[in-house]
Amino acid sequence: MASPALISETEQWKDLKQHVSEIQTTHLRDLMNDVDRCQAMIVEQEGIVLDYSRQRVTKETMGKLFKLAEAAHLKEKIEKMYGGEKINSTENRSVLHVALRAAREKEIYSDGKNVVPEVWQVLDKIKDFSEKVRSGAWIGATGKPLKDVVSVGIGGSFLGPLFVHTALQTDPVAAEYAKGRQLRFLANVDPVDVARSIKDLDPETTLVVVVSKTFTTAETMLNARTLREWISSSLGAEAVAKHMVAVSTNLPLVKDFGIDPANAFAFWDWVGGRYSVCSAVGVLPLSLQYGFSVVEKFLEGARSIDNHFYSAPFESNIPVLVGLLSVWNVTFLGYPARAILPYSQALEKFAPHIQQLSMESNGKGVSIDGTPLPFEAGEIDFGEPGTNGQHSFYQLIHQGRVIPCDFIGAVRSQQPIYLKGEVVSNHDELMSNFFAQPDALSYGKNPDELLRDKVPDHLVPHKTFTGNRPSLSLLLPSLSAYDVGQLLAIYEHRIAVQGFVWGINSFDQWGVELGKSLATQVRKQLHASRVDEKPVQGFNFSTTTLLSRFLQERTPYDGTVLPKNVI
Ligand SMILES: O=P(O)(O)OC[C@H]1O[C@H](O)[C@H](O)[C@@H](O)[C@@H]1O
Repeated sequence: MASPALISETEQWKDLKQHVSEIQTTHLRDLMNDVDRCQAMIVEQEGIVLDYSRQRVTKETMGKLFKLAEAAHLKEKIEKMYGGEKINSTENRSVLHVALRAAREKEIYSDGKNVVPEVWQVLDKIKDFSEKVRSGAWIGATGKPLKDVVSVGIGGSFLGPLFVHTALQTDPVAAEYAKGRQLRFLANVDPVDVARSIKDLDPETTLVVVVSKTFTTAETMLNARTLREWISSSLGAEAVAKHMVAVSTNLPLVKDFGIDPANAFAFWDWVGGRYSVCSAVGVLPLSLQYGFSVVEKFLEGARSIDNHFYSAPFESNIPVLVGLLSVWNVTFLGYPARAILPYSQALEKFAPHIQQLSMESNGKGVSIDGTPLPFEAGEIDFGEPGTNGQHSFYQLIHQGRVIPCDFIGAVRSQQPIYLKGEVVSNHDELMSNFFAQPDALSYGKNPDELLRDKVPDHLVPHKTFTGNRPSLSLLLPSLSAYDVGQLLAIYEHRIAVQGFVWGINSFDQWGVELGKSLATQVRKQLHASRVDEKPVQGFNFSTTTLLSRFLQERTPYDGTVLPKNVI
């Protein structure tokens, strides 16, 4: 495929650039009057409705975006990903998270080898192990069943599983399976997070799952050693075998840590950390909490979107559509941020997961072959569930900066409530806002309307809403494990689409390395100063000043200290 080094050099890109000025003359208020246009911008897939009519696009814009996708060889890039080609070129790795949720009989190859049997081998092992733990067949060192799980991991080994756990905990089916059990996460190396994660837990009835792709991440390894100490100081060193298991691609290091390799759950270097929730990273802790059958539904949901993404024409392909719209918003209209606004408390941890997925994947400054990008790629993702966000940062979204919004809602609530005599049920109250906000953003309210409403002259500028603020709405049938899997896969693929079009590598993350290596120097200094009273040296003036100030507080390193409230 002979293509220019940068997508921005193509005719299709230049055409879209020119088209921006045409869009600048439109207002969503007018675009929304065109019913034909709106009809063309509502797409349905297995009960999921995507409405992108409130994006600042015309049918013509969409045509041009599809042409851009062609120029970027989007279809071929998707096929290469599914075909196991090493599209993560800076790490020489395939990108095969779709294989993690493939049907048992499917064949997906990496390095000439069908990886699906290995995937199912691990899934079967998780099913077997989680059933043993849940049924009490696997018991702790003192003979008690393990009813609580602490999953230790950070970044991709934390955020996805946390999102799914949070989404499932109020789903009636999943909640039934989770009765009497707790799943907690320990991510931050802050000792406060250790204290919180084990508060009121008893080592006798707790299973610790250490989750780390590399098994070298400083935070995770210190937290794992801390919980190993928490277990062995109370139950003896031999208890670790019954109370600690691991998920990693680095099985030799798991063994060195002292975890029986028989209790290690593998995954592979073709799974990126932030794309790993469907591997043992998420499937093990979630199966321990909810049972494998619930988690399997989540995998099936993701698989349904994998199939849709692979085969649907771009015009009705949800991940492609939302990905192209983000490219349009970020790079052509110049909106640097995106708000993720789920109208569901169950999706409370969705935005934090998307932050890593999107910003670590697409926060890049060079193209896949290393050429500096002459345009902005990636976006700043943030969000909160509605309606909480409405009482917080929506002011800025309505009258301040323009931030394209994703409104996500569900037709059915996980936990319906209706009070006799109330105007609407509680879910309908919530969803009234889901339907109202996108129109408020797109239509706005102009001075004429305000004057008709008898708003005093001096308040008119303050009460004016310019409107013309883009959003899209994603309405899911419900938030069962299956739907949650679909939602995850829509965003995973959307982010890949953006990266494919921008021509960057969405699957490496070199930008996290520099800070880590500087922390190594600081760690050495802190040790030298605390243990050998060595002065601070080798740092710039500012860092030396702060480090010296920090070291004034004497914290002797003599003897193990664990959080007070849990010993
Ligand atoms: O799973 P681990 O190897 O412990 O990595 C945990 C996380 O840390 C790294 O620094 C990366 O930024 C993340 O992509 C990764 O998910």
